[in-house]
Amino acid sequence: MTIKSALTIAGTDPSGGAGIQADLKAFQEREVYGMSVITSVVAQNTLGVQQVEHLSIPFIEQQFDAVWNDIKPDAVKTGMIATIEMMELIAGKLENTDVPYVIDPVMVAKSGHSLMEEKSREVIRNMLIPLSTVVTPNVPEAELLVGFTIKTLEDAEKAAKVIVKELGAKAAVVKGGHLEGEAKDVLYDGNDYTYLTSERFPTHHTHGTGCTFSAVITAELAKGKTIKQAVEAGKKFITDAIKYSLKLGNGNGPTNHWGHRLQGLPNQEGK
Ligand SMILES: Nc1ncnc2c1ncn2[C@@H]1O[C@H](COP(=O)(O)OP(=O)(O)OP(=O)(O)O)[C@@H](O)[C@H]1O
Ligand SMILES: Cc1ncc(CO)c(N)n1
Repeated sequence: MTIKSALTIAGTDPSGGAGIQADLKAFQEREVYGMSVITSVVAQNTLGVQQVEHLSIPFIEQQFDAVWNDIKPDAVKTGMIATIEMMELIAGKLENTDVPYVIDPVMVAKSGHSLMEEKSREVIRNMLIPLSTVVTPNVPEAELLVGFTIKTLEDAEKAAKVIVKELGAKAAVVKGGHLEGEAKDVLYDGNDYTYLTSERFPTHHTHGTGCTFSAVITAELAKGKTIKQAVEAGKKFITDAIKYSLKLGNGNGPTNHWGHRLQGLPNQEGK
């Protein structure tokens, strides 16, 4: 069996539910060898973000080169990239590669703490999205990327299309976690829409859902799956991870990365 590898470039979550830690756990569950480049170290937990420290640009570059020049990944994702300088560095590193690239355009944590400088939005739009295979914004992130309000499924479809046709991504999934009703995500791949729907679980233990979803997509692309197959696998995985989410900590608990192994057991609704 050929070993496939995936790289996450992101911030950390010492409580293990989001960021680099969530990504590595997801890669492992999908049987892809996981690697990481840390952009910012974040003091956070299920209650929120307490403090952020950015690593220097030369040190982020050293980490990137250490991985890339030794074990070149089969797919890469970026999560929290807080500053313009970090984005410019990453764009420069990825612009001449053909490695599938997933962008989770992390802007604000669930707790409301900003994880990206506001002035960086322009740079993610202009420099990173044109390089990407898939972009996975939630509704507030998609609104900031496209500049209009998203309230309905039609708005989400329009936003996904703008991210592809105008901003230059190969595909975009606008996640419906923040909308009402079923948890319905919309994938646009330049030709067709695909809808990914699950029931909405009545839980507040959803810390790190976006990170885990995009990490699974990255792992599947590393294995050579199509964009549609990868996004469908991501949806299936995150649905089980939320269904069996973990009542850990004093705030919004993390998703359960082994949820897919608990099929058929009662979930933890109503916690
Ligand atoms: N309560 C829920 N029940 C079922 N699926 C959900 C629920 N909340 C979110 N999802 C799904 O989880 C995935 C991640 O979406 P979400 O909008 O929560 O991401 P996010 O806001 O980027 O997450 P985070 O910023 O915490 O990492 C999507 O597929 C979404 O439909
Ligand atoms: C490091 C990091 N990335 C992303 C998120 C979004 O959930 C978070 N809370 N922390």
